[in-house]
Amino acid sequence: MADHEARAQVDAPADGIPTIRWEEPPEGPVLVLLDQTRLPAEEAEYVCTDPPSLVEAIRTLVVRGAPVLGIAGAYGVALAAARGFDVDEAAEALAAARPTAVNLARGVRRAQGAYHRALAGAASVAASTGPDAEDSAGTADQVALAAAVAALAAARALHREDAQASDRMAAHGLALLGELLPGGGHRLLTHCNTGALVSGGRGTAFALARAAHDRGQLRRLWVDETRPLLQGARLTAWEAARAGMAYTLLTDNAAGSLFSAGEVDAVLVGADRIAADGSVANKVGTYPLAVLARYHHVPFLVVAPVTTIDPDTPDGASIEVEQRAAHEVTEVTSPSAGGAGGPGGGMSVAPLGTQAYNPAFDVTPPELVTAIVTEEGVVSPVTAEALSELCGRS
Ligand SMILES: CSC[C@@H](O)[C@@H](O)C(=O)COP(=O)(O)O
Repeated sequence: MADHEARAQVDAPADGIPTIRWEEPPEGPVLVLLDQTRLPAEEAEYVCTDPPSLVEAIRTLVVRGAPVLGIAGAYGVALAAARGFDVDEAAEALAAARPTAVNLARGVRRAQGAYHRALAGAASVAASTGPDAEDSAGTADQVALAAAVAALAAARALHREDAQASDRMAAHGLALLGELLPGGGHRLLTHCNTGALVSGGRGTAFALARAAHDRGQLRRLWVDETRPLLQGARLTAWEAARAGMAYTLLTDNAAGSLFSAGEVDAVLVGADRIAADGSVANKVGTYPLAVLARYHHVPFLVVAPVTTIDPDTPDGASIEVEQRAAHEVTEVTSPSAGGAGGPGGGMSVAPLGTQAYNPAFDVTPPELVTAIVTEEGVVSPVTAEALSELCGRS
């Protein structure tokens, strides 16, 4: 694909949601993010002019969700290179900004690898021109430019591949839903946010629900609010409303009564890291849904790109689960409700000094997962052997 075609593809955001884009104004390149902390109240841009501002955006969930964290990490390396930062130092800070989503470190390493390969290649070409080179400073600039261009190309390639993976996951997932729920008219329950806000394309689990909607097969999307940061209420509901889907929001602890009323046909979730044994780390609250689904004989589907499968993490116990600040639990805050006063700027709902348990993710064991749907195909039942075979295909 020609470079201009690749650029056009990643510059046209899925469903008009401008999650992430690279821009090159005269003042220098920037990474522009849709500030997800401001949704649904306003569609505000967050402009990263340097790696530290992107690290901050990742930590504070301005940009979030596994696949787009990988894309952001890769662009972050390109930004570091283009702005003259120490690329390896920036890469370490970016990769460590959030520990659980494996895509982040993977995206960073991919662009960093491209940068170093180009650096070595350009340096050897420059050296071969010999000591007669007239302007060694100019040569160094050319080498650095070539490396920065390579890092950006790697980021754009990842961005494009992720958009394509979304469509392929949705296609595989639709076929699977057709087999599992032959009647159509699906009532699907989802957790957290897994749509165009987390991806170069239409996302993972939400993209599948969206594809079912587009074919008239979705009767209702049940949206878990996803405490404490309300990714379901703020982001998935926003995406579902934009797409004209029939959706209903519920508190996370209402899911049990919904299952017991027989109102859920399948659960669709994304993943932040899938260990080699098929254990799935995803937004906290996913594991209880898997337990409920098993008890009620409801399919529990994980939709994730192959880049989320981590062969280097052997099992669920080896997955590092990010622990977040207590104030996210002890305070409530919303971009539309405002609220101020507490240490996190929200409205306190617990006595001052209350300790909080706030893991950002939980881990669902493979035996509770009906299937993992990837762009390369479906793994069901979920076993280490089947996952390894799938990864070998990509
Ligand atoms: C395709 S998105 C999969 C996961 O990244 C998503 O479900 C999730 O848990 C996101 O968590 P977040 O803390 O909002 O980054």
